Amino acid sequence: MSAPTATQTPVTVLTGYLGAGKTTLLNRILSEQHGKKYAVIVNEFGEVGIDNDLIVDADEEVFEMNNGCICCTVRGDLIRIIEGLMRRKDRFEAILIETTGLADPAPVAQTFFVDDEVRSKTKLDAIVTVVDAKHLLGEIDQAHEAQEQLAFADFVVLNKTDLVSAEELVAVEARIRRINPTAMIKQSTRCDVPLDQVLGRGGFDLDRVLEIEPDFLDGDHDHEHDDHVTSFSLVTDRPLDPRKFLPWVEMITQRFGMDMLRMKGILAFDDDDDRFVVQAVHMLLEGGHQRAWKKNEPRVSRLVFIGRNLPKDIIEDGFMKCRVKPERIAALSA
Ligand SMILES: Nc1nc2c(ncn2[C@@H]2O[C@H](COP(=O)(O)OP(=O)(O)OP(=O)(O)O)[C@@H](O)[C@H]2O)c(=O)[nH]1
Repeated sequence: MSAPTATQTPVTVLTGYLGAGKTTLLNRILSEQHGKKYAVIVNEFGEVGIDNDLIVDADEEVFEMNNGCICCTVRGDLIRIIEGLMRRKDRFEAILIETTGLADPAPVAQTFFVDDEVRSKTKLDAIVTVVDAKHLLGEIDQAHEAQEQLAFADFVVLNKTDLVSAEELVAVEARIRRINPTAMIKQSTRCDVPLDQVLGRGGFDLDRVLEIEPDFLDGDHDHEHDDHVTSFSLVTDRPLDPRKFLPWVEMITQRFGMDMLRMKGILAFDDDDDRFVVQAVHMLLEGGHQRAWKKNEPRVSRLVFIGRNLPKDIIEDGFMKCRVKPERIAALSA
């Protein structure tokens, strides 16, 4: 463990299973007045990018990596983005990487050690893993990625404590400790952790990682994904009727919630100048207006689903039925 040298830019990797609160933490970091400028790299699962739109409008530059999972494209895109960033490093002081909920953090961390150019210019500061206190115990045995994310954590944000009892919290914390005996664990609601404890920790401990994974530095890192988890997206440029959409989204969240690991979307409602955001983690659904549509922004509705055995045809059919009738659009534009 050592501090970055003057020429090395610190990098914090934010990880955690689907819907745990990574974007919530990222937004907190970007919104807080800490006087630091960050370059942000986000990677998401699914072909229609949503995360970038859920990140607060900060001055920070956000680089999206949507064409695959960060842990699989580690040799390619991530290295290229970081090398590109390093050529203009007068613009920021630190880098934040938000991985997908399905990423294994090991190959991401490995990039900062095995690529010479990246290694000389950056310094992995910490792997910060956000945990959903409500869903972790139900998921962890099936989700290999969630175990890896905890095993590699330097700092665990045990989030969503508002959704569980004190006893459940003790059980979740005990489970985390079984996987990772040394990481600092901080409980939180909406990731309200002291950011000075999360950032600039100088906490990434290569020796500890080599104990878990002795071949960590040996080139290609084998990792597995849960092949049963798939994603699909629904897109329409016809406005949605909120009186149809809202009951429908509640219905599918209840009906398919067990298998629905994550759903998120940005919607254009008929006769509404504000964007509407919906998000679900299993059966817990949240929605609300976000901000006004910008002047030349296409009013397109996008929904992304990530889950096991989700019936795309049924969901797509229901979604399309929530659109306003074409006659109504013709009447509006007449
Ligand atoms: N009740 C409750 N909800 C929370 C808390 N933190 C985040 N959420 C909600 O949980 C959902 C997921 O939060 P995100 O921050 O988007 O999670 P994420 O890990 O970035 O999600 P993915 O990138 O899709 O894996 C959102 O609807 C949040 O509003 C919390 O402490 N309590």
